[in-house]
Amino acid sequence: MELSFYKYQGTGNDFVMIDDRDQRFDEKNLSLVQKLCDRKFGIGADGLILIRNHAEFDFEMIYFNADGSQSMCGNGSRCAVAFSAFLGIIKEKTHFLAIDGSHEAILAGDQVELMMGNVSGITESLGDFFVNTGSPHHIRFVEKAKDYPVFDQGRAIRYDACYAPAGTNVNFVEKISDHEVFVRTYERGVENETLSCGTGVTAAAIAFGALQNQNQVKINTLGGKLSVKFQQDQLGGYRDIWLIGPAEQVFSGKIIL
Ligand SMILES: N[C@@H](CCC[C@H](N)C(=O)O)C(=O)O
Repeated sequence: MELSFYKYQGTGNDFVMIDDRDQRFDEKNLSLVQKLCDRKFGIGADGLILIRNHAEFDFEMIYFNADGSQSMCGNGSRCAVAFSAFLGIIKEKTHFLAIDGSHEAILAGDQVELMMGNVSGITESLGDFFVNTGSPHHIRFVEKAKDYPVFDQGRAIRYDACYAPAGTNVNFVEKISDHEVFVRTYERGVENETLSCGTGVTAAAIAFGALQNQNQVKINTLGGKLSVKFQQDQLGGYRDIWLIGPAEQVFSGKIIL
C-alpha cells in the first residue's frame, strides 16, 4: 500500500501530515507513527498529524508525538490549518476539532492565527510555574536561556514525581523586554528539546504576561518568531487566547507500507 505524505514546519517544529479523510491510516499502529517520525529510519519529525472528516467541524486533527503519545499541539494545529487550506477543505477561516476540543483559526498569508482553549489559571510548581494550555507546561524563568542546560534540566523536571505518571513539557523563558521573551522547550513525547512548541510558548506568554501585567507577548524561539495575545477573566483564568505565527509546507512524498 502507498500513502501520500506532506511535511510541514511551524517555527521549526516539524510534522508529517497525512490527508486521512479516507481513514486508511490505522491510528492504533503506534509503531508506524514512531517509525515515520524517526529521523534515521523514517521521514523524521517531532510529530505526525492525520486530517480526518468530522460531521460537525471542517476537519478533525489527530496529533501524535514522535513516540506515538497524544496531546494538544499548537504548532501542529497551525500546520494542520495550512495543510487543510492546501487540500481545499477550508479557505481563510476554519472551525476544527483537536484532542482538547474545538478551535477557530484564521489563515492570513503565511501566518496562521489559532485560538487556543481557555486556561484555568497559573499554579506554582517546584518553585516555578505550571500552565495547562491543552498540554501541560512547566515554566521556569531563567537569565540566559541560550546557555541553559535545557535537555538535562528539562528531562529532570519532565520526570519529577510531582508530574507522574503523565509527565510535563518544560519551558525555559528569558525576559527580553517587558513584552518580549525567548523560550526554549523540552518536549514530552519527543523527549528532547524542539526548536519551538506552540502550547509551550502560549503557556510561557500567559505566565510572563501575569508577571508583567501584559496581555500581548512577542516570542522568540530557536526556530522563529511567534506572538500570543489573551484576555484574563474575573476568576484568574484566561480566554480569547491566540497563538500567531508561520506554517510552511516543505516536502511531499510517498510512504510505502
Ligand atoms: N509541539 C507541540 C506540543 C506537542 C505536545 C507535547 N509534546 C505533549 O505531549 O504535551 C506544540 O506546538 O504545542
